Amino acid sequence: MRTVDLDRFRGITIAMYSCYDEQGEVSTEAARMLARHYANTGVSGLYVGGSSGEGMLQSVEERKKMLEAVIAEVGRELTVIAHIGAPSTRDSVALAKHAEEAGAHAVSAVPAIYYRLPEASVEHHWQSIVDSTLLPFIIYHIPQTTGFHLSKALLTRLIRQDKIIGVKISAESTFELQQFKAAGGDDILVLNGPDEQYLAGRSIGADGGIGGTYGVMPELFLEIENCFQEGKLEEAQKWQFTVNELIAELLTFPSLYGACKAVLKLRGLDSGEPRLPLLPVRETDMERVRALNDKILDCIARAEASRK
Ligand SMILES: CC(=O)N[C@@H]([C@@H](O)[C@H](O)[C@H](O)CO)[C@@H](O)CC(=O)C(=O)O
Repeated sequence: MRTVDLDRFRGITIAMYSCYDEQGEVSTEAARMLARHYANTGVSGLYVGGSSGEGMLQSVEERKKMLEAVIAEVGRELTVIAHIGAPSTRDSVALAKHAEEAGAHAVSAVPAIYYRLPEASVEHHWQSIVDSTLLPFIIYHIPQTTGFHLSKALLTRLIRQDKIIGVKISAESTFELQQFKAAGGDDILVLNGPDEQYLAGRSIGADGGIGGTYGVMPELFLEIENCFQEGKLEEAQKWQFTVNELIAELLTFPSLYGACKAVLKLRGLDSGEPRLPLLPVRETDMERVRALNDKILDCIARAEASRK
């Protein structure tokens, strides 16, 4: 039995985009504004500094600044998970300690990236992070970007520790998700990563989800979750299909985060452009972004109307 309350990590957690000013510097004002907007949508939490949050493209100081702004704005209302994974164990540990001081509710990390590491290195890396704070730790499994494949044996070993409460699985195999859940049962959290498979993930054992496209349509993911909880599986599937059409369109732009940020900007939520090498939306694509934003807003309005 865990001493950590797992319930606060269930539900819909937005993998939040980082916020920059016109010069491309981290903007704490914009970060607070966006975090406030999300707090008003009814989501459970925010995942700061992950893939959507461009943590890997920022300095340690910038990552600290972004996290502090989010916690200052919504740390009492939402669950804030700090992604503190960095290429080196040293930076990851420094960020984890900072996250604890800043008031994050948990830390999470990918394996150390760039070098092709044996399992023993990754285990040591994660263990060093876990030992550096009292915070719960969520493994971030995203083999398509890190090249590291988390084995069931390593997961099983790690989750024996009280502080290691679960895994965020961005791998696309729902079988793997189910196998991880089977390894840990009710005692761990398995959080769905691929937004296109939110319902599939939930149906096969995920306890909730953390996703990047939630940031432009949290209301639709909340609707899928509500329908799922109410046992209205056909409705849930209908909303998942709707969401998937929107994701498919978002993925046609030079960068997903550039497209998401451009959509938010049209709604008055300016978080700046993504950091290079992630490309912003081209001027010539803005007409398509406007049409897509209208479509998303229309779907959100329909989802809200269906609740009345
Ligand atoms: C590979 C990848 O980036 N996956 C994303 C998804 O949210 C993804 O953007 C979405 O499913 C669209 O493909 C998340 O799992 C990543 C995430 O939560 C994060 O930003 O840390």
